[in-house]
Amino acid sequence: MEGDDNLAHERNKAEFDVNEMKIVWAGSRQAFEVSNRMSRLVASDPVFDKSNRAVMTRKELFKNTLRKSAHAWKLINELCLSDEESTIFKYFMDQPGFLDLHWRMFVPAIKGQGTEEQKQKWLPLANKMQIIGCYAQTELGHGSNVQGLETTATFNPQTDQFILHSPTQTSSKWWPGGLGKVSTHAVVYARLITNGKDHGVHGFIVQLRNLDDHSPLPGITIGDIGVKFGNGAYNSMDNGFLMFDKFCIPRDQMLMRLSKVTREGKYVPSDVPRQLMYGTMVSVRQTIVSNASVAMARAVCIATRYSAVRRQFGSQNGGVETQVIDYKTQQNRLFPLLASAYAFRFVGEWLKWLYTDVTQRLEASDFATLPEAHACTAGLKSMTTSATSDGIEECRKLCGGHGYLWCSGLPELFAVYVPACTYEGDNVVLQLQVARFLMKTVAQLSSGNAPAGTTAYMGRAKHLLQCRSSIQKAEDWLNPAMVLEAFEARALRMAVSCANNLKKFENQEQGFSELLADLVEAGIAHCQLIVVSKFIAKLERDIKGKGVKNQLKNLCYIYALHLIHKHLGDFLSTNTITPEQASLANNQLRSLYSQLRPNAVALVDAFDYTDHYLGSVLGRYDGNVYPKLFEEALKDPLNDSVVPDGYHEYIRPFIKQDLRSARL
Ligand SMILES: CCCCCCCCCCCCCCCCCC(=O)SCCNC(=O)CCNC(=O)[C@H](O)C(C)(C)COP(=O)(O)OP(=O)(O)OC[C@H]1O[C@@H](n2cnc3c(N)ncnc32)[C@H](O)[C@@H]1OP(=O)(O)O
Ligand SMILES: Cc1cc2nc3c(=O)[nH]c(=O)nc-3n(C[C@H](O)[C@H](O)[C@H](O)COP(=O)(O)OP(=O)(O)OC[C@H]3O[C@@H](n4cnc5c(N)ncnc54)[C@H](O)[C@@H]3O)c2cc1C
Repeated sequence: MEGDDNLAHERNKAEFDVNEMKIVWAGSRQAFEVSNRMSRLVASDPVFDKSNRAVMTRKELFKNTLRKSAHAWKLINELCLSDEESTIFKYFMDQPGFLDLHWRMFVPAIKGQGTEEQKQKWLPLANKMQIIGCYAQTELGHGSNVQGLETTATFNPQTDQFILHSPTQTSSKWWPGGLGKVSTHAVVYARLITNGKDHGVHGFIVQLRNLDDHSPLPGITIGDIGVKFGNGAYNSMDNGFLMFDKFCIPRDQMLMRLSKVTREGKYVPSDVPRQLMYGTMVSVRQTIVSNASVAMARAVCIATRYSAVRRQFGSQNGGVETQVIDYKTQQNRLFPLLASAYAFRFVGEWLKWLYTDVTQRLEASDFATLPEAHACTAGLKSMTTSATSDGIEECRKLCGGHGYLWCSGLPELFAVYVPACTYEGDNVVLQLQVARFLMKTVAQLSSGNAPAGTTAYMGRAKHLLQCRSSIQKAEDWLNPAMVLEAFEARALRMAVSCANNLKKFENQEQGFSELLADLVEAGIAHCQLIVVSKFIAKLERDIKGKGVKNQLKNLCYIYALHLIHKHLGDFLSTNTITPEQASLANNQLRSLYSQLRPNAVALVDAFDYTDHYLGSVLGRYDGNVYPKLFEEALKDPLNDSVVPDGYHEYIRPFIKQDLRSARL
């Protein structure tokens, strides 16, 4: 059977309405329509071709990224794309570059931390891209520890300016994307010093380059930090370094929505939580969760289609071999990833709602839900990006040898994606923020304050600490209340166990340090509970389309039950479930795999990815893998000549003179 026949056959087997599922995936009919239109707009434009990224030099790749960005900006203006459309358009360009940092961090930092006057001055320039900005926070010596940053901004009352200075080599800004070669401006984080007093880290708008010839302004040393992981991949981004040598900026370029410095140099601290300064990071972490679902879906789409095309073993009487997707081992590795893509999609939707809600509350000076918003964005960013990085690599292995080819799309996707575990906060550091939040919540349980939001389940501690799961047969694992209770009991018991162990230390901080590894596990258990509970909540909504809800149910329980299998140690050691109940969960999981099997290809079609966006020979919509693998191979520059460069110098001398005319 040819690849295209394989996939056509698979599509015919689907038991649900794929078009309706596309709308569920996109979030709404309107969102689907925008995403569909933008992805095709990008795919049809030759400027956005991605096929030769692996063989470009760094300079070619960088220049081509500039070209794509300029072209995208031109189209966005010519076609009068809305903010929503242009964001999605840039996403489908699939090209890391300075635009990401300008729109995702520089503009939001000014919006979130600037005064009205600052917004009026800077946003029109930034919105028209008459200035290009980046987010310069991390330094060579400090990234995770934001309070440990060393760059100083010392107020000089004589000139009404701040003097920005990098006192040590480790204080050099190091990593900001878009900084190395493109940005004209940056939001720079530095220690504010007035009247000899250090007031901690604050944000400043700083011009870096001359707007006429792009040269760095006097007092500024700037450059690119060098080649990063993977061919092509994130090397299109000019992550940069930056040093200040007593560089002066006007006082009104300190972002002063929160705290202020007066003309006399008096520091007026913020009357709202200082953590609002971290708002840009919270906003980006929230979008990273939605991006995790997209990246996971992309890898899973490639691996699923290829697994349906690829055949190995099992031929009877010279007939066709078995599609590798029919092996239970393949299903056991692939289907939980497919379920994770959907799970992250729905938790991403919910997190967007939470973020919008907290933003509205903050505007009304209600800070009550800020700790939860921080814990959820940090924890879910950490949990979903770690799972997605691992998932992309698993998808590569699921595609066997061909998955290792660049044209499978998976190596580049992995190389571009994997720093998501580090940027916007190292995943372990972020999970420890969740753990801190959980420890505080547990400590307050006895005070009578009922926990709210995602920790509301902790209010039922009495029950959850003692209950025994009532699962008796495999089908009980499809009961939402029973599944939720298992996840809640496990999460609570792990958090309470950490809290009890902490009490054994006289010094809480020392205890926290000793228990870091357990605390991270407790944070992950809490985040997994959030994802499972939001998926279950999604099922309770009105979902249209023949068979769509049924597919989502299968995916939801595959997601939950595979987590139980993967973290069985937690569930057993906390006595949440018994070994027998674990075994029933496995039986149910196998049955769900069988139910999902005929729908697998249609479920990845529902992502509505173009071949351009997938960038994968193995994941092509038509399944025409083998001829296209050949085509790709023949395009490689090494195949430009039959005899390679270097033959005469380095290969021919190996071969003995008297053998050269022989044919052995
Ligand atoms: C194939 C091609 C594909 C192409 C695709 C193209 C797409 C490409 C996509 C790429 C685009 C993405 C670009 C991303 C760029 C990355 C940019 C960065 O990394 S930028 C750099 C990112 N850098 C990082 O992320 C640095 C990570 N580090 C940090 O965020 C902080 O240092 C910290 C949180 C770890 C500690 O902070 P510290 O101040 O020491 O705090 P303490 O621990 O002492 O806790 C004190 C209190 O504060 C509370 N609180 C804390 N945070 C928040 C918050 N946000 N809010 C509210 N509250 C918060 C905390 O709960 C506690 O409360 P309580 O208990 O007192 O009640
Ligand atoms: C591709 C990419 C793009 C980036 N873009 C930007 C940008 O645009 N702007 C910007 O300002 N920054 C940017 N960064 C920097 C990024 O935000 C930091 O690298 C990140 O916050 C991690 O900090 P770090 O490098 O200091 O890691 P470190 O903190 O040095 O981490 C090293 C190790 O120590 C562990 N560790 C650290 N602290 C603790 C702790 N308290 N407890 C337990 N373990 C700990 C970590 O888990 C990790 O394993 C980017 C980074 C990358 C890779």
